[in-house]
Amino acid sequence: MNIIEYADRELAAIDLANVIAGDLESALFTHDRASLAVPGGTTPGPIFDVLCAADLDWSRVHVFATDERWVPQNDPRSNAGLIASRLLTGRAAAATLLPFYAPAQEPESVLPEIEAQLAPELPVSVLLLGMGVDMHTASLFPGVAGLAEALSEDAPVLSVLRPEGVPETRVSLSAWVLNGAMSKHLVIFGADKRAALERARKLSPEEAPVRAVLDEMTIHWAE
Ligand SMILES: O=C1O[C@H](COP(=O)(O)O)[C@@H](O)[C@H](O)[C@H]1O
Repeated sequence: MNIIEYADRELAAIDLANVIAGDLESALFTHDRASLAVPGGTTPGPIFDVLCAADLDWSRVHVFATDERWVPQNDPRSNAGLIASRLLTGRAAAATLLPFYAPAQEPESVLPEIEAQLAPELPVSVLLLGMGVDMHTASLFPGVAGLAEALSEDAPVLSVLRPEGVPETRVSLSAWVLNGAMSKHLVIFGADKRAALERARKLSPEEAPVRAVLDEMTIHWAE
């Protein structure tokens, strides 16, 4: 596990956006198109603000969330909504967004269709993950029902999880999909997340799901 420490969050966002742009450029050099999976939540917005201006052939980039809250894209909690407004703008407006949400009460009925759209995008060319202080990554939450399957090699591409105390059903790329990415980055800001990551390294993936995806991961951290 390679940890890069930045002087502050602004520098981290600039640097990390440049690293991701470089990884995408390399992927596009050898392939017709590249896939980029990015987190939602509060952390990635400033990274998206820089990345969207990268001078890339964005028309060959397909973007999707690492995980989604089961809400329509115009809901403020939608990860796809965040990606559409903060990343697919400027030069990156030419990229294609593959949303996980479809209008259905619960995801199970439409999941096969969404997975079929994702299949040609795998392995993920460039992965950016976030992490919560509870050591969840994507929507793989500690102790959630269905976690063991989502962590297993036999899991479907997308796992459905219903964490307690979280307002909506989650859909998440399963651990093997995250792990199989060609280039893997995890961004964490704050001393509490850094301590949580150190704790996670000594725990099992069931206790600390982020532990399941740390192989060949570059961690980007700022206070
Ligand atoms: O629920 C989620 O949380 C994590 C971490 O979010 P943050 O607000 O602490 O940055 C995020 O990586 C994930 O994609 C999101 O759905």
